[in-house]
Amino acid sequence: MLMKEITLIAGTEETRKTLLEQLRSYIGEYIRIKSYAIDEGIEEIIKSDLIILSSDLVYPEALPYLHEDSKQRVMTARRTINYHYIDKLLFIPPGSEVLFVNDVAETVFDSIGKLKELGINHLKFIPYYPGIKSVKPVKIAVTPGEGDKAPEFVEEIIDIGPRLIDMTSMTEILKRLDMLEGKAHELSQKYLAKIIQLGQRLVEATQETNRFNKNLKTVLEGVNDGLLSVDTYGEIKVANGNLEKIFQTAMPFTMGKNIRQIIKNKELLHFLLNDPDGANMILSIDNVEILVKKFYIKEENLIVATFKNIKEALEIERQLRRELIKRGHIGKYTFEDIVGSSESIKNKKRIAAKLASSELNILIEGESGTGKELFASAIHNCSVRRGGPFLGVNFSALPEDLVESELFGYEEGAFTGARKGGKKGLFEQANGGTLFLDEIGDISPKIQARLLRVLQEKEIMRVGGTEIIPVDVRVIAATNKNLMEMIETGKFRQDLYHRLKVLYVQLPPLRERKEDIRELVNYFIQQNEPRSMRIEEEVIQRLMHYNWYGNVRELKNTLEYMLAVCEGDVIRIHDIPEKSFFQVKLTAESFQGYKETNELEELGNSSELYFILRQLYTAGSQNILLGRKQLAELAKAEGYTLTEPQIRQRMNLLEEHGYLIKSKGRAGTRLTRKGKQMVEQERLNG
Ligand SMILES: Nc1ncnc2c1ncn2[C@@H]1O[C@H](COP(=O)(O)OP(=O)(O)OP(=O)(O)O)[C@@H](O)[C@H]1O
Repeated sequence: MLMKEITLIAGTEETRKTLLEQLRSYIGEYIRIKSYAIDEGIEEIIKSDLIILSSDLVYPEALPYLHEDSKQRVMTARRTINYHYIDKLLFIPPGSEVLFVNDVAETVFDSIGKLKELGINHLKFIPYYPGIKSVKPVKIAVTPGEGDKAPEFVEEIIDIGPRLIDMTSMTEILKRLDMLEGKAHELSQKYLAKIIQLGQRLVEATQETNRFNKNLKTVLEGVNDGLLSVDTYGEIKVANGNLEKIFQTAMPFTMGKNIRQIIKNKELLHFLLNDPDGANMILSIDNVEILVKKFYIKEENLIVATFKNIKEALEIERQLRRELIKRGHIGKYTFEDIVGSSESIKNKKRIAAKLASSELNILIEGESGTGKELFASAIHNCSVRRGGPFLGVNFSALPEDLVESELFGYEEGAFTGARKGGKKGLFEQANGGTLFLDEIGDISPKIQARLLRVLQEKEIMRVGGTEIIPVDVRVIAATNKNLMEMIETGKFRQDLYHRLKVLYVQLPPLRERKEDIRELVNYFIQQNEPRSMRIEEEVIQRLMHYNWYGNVRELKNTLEYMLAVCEGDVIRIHDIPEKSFFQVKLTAESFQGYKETNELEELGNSSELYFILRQLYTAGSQNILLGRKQLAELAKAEGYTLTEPQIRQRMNLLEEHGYLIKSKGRAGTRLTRKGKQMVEQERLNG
C-alpha cells in the first residue's frame, strides 16, 4: 500500500521544525511528512492526504497554495505546552512572579491554563502579549518561542520552546487517515516513553541539585568563619556549624528558626537586622573578639553575615607570612626586567652590573618599592654565582624570635618545637649563591653582632650547635632607612655597616624620575592584560603628577586596581583610585629625615587632632577602648581644653579625612593605616 502523506504548515520556521520533529518521532515511520512555514515562503501548490495547520492564523495565508482536492482535508492542530522544557520552570523559585509572553491573548491564557493543569502552580503568571495595556514590570519572562515579544524591562527570558501538538490532535490525525485502529496503542506507548524521559530528566536534575547542595555544605563547614544568612524577618536560611562554636550555644542554628530565639545580644540583633549593607562590628563573647561583617543581597532579600575570630585570623596571617618569608626564591629577574629609560635608572643599572662582577658585599639603599630586591636579583643573575641559589629574607616581616634560627639554622633539641634532625639556616641554604637581606635596619643588636661575625669569618654555628660550618655566600643587603642616622643614635653598628657597604647602589625614588612612569605603566598593563588594553593619555598625565611615596610598587598596585575596576578595555580617568588609596609621606621622611607641613596641619587645630590620634594609637596598641568621655579627661590632664562635643567634631573631621573609623558597638574607634602612619611620623619628627 502506498504510504500516506501529510503536510504541516506552520507560521514560522522555528515552529515548523519543532512540530515536524514531533510528528516524525510519533508517526514518521508510517506516514510521509512534508512541511512549510509561512515566513520561509511557500512556492508550490500543496496536495496531501491531510494538511495540518499549526494555528488558525496560518489558514488565510496558506489557502492560496492549497490544491482544490486538499481544501477539504485541512485541520488545525491543538497545541499544548512543550513538556520537554518544563524543567526549566521548576528551577524558578516558588512564589516568583513571571510574565507569560506569547503572540496573542488567546494563546497566552490557554498556555497559562495548560501549565496549571500540568501542575506548574508554584509560579504567579502574569499574561503578556503585544498590545496589552498595562503590565507589572517583573524580571523573568517565560515564553513558548516568542522571546522577541517580551517587553524591555524583562531581564531573563526562559524559552520553553514552541508549543507541541497535543495528544488529541495526534489521535485525530491518525483517525482522519484511517489508521487509528492499528496505531493507537503504539502512539500512546511513544507518548508514555516521552513522559518517562522527562521524569528521568527531572530526577537527574534533582540529583545534580543534591550533589551541589552537598558540596556547598562541605564548603560552608570547611571555612574557618561562622556564616549566617537570614531574611529581613530574622528567619535562618543558611548557617554553618562554626556559629555554634562561636556563640557557645547548645541551640543549633537550624534553618527556618528565627535568630531571636538563639541570639539574645540586642546590639548584635539590631546590627544584623537593621544596620546598612557592608557594616561591621566587633563582638566580644567571653573575651574572644569576633569581627562581624554583614551584606545585604537585595534581589533575594537576604542578609548574610560572617563571624571571624580576630585572634585566630591574625595568627593564620602571621603563619602565612612566615611561610612566605621562609620560602626560598630563585633569582627571577635580570637587568632586562628593570624598566625605565631615565638617565638616573640607566646609570644605576650600569653601576649595578659592574658591581655584579665582583665578589664583594653590596648595600642597596632606597625607599620602599624602588626595586631593591629586583636589583639584588639582577646582580645575582649577572654574577659568577648565577648558577647557585638566590635566597631572600625580609627582616621587617620576620618575627624577632625567628630571625636567629632562620639565618643560622638550629640543631635538634635546640628549643621546644625544634624539628627533628635540626634545620639548615638561610646561610647554609644559600651556599654557593647570594643571600639578600632586606630591611637590614630592622635587626636587633644581638643579630647585628652575629651577622658581623659571619661576614668576617665566613662560617656559622647553628643555634644549639657546637660544630662550625664554613659558608660561601655573597650578601646583598638593602635598607629603606637612613643607616647613617641610625649609627649616630646607636641603633646600628658602624662596623657591620662598613662590612655590608663595601659596594653600594642608591636607588632613586620614582618621583625623581617621573619620565619612567609612562614606560612602567605600559609594562605593568602588558604584564597583567596581554589583550589590547588602552589607557587614556589624561590618566598617564595625572599619574605623572603623583608623588609616589610607595614608589614603583605603589604604581604597580595602582595599575592593578585600575585594571580591576575599569570597564571594557580602556582605563579612564574615573578609574584612578580615591586619594586615601595613595601612600602618605611616611617612608620618604623616615629615609630622608626632613620635616614638612602635612594635611593634618591644614585642617586647623592640629595639635588637638594630633592629641586625639596619639591617644587612640596608644589605647589601640594596648587593646583599650577609649570613649569621648575618657578622651576629654585625658585632654584635661594634658592641659587641652576640649569638651566632649568638640572631641566629637574633631573625630568626625579625622574620620572624613580617613584617619580613623568609628564603628558601632564595642569596636569603638580605630585608627586607619593612614592614622597610624601619621602618629608614627609625628614621633619620628619629634
Ligand atoms: N624598574 C622597575 N621595573 C619593573 N618593575 C619594577 C621596577 N622597580 C620595581 N618594580 C616592581 O615593583 C615592586 C617592588 O619592587 P621591589 O620588591 O624590588 O622593591 P623594594 O625596594 O625591595 O621594596 P621593599 O623595600 O619594600 O622591600 C616589584 O613588584 C617589582 O617587580
